[in-house]
Amino acid sequence: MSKKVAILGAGSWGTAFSIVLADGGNDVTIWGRREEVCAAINDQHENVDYLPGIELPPAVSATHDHEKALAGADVVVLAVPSQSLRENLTEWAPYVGKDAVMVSLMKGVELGTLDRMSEVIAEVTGAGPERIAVISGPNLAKEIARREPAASVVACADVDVAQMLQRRVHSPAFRPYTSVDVLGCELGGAYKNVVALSVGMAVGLGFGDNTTASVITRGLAETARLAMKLGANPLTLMGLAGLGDLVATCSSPLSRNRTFGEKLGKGMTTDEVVASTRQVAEGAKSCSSLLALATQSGVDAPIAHHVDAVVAGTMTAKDMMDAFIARDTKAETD
Ligand SMILES: NC(=O)C1=CN([C@@H]2O[C@H](COP(=O)(O)OP(=O)(O)OC[C@H]3O[C@@H](n4cnc5c(N)ncnc54)[C@H](OP(=O)(O)O)[C@@H]3O)[C@@H](O)[C@H]2O)C=CC1
Ligand SMILES: O=C(CO)COP(=O)(O)O
Repeated sequence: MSKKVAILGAGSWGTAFSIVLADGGNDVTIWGRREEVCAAINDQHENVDYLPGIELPPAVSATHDHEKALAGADVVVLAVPSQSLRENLTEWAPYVGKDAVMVSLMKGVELGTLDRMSEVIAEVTGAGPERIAVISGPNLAKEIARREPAASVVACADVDVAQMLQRRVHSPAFRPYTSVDVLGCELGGAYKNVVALSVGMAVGLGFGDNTTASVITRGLAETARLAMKLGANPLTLMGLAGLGDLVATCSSPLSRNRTFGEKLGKGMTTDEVVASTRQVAEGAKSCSSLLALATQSGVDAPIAHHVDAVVAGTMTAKDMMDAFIARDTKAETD
């Protein structure tokens, strides 16, 4: 059986995940959109821009040619910013093997269509749910790249496919659990970025652990409300792709979303924060699509609503925190 995996996307997570896959015995080819990044991976075994100082295993190579990356791959891992997936995948789709399984590592919801990444993959490629999977959990790229122990969820509607992927990514430092709840995993992953933005804002404003714990907990309630309305298993939200990822992202200074929020809390504008980094903070876009999804589903989403307003520049972070406390009171479990 082929053990060739293509990873489309040479950023922090695509590159860190190549280590997991190589440690799991796969032969990995990364596609990167800049030739110099691919050359450094091939010549120096390092992604200098995104994971400096991390040596990539010999089983990892890179190319700027997507056709070459995809040739012979029975597993295709997608790791580009969510809002760019549709355009990129439209170009890549003709070269994806007809039986290849596509795995989303992305944590966002498409603006406009409000599609989750698995839905974009299905629409663009015509693949059925048995060929589309998601891997999501508390997996900050730098820690995974340093092979610090972590767990994650491999979700696919077809449990046999989830188990096949589980075997392919299980490595000494990475423990995958299977799930059939693709929707729950994707919403947990996208929503925690929005919550991390608001936690970052609280940190930037100088507030302490009571504030951040309150926002994290209410963020989980908001995530669960929407995800369950759309059909997720509530236990998914209590698991690694829900609570686990929420805690990791909201607690860690390594999180781009939390850092983005912290800068907003300190008074920078969204444009200034975007200009200050090359890396993607998915929540800054997905707050708008998740809010629209919640509104469309009749679900109350105050955190997405307020984060969206701060990111859009129509509200300050301080006004957002005041508004959280001033909202009409209610029962905790409503
Ligand atoms: N980093 C992490 O810890 C984790 C990230 N994720 C998710 O993985 C996904 C990818 O994130 P991550 O790797 O961290 O992002 P990074 O910001 O680290 O890297 C983004 C990568 O995508 C490329 N890119 C940017 N814009 C486009 C575009 N329009 N078309 C094609 N490629 C593009 C960049 O190329 P270039 O260098 O040329 O700009 C770069 O290779 C996100 O959805 C994120 O939420 C999930 C779990 C963990
Ligand atoms: O998804 C992540 C950890 O699981 C990474 O979070 P950030 O995108 O905020 O860095």
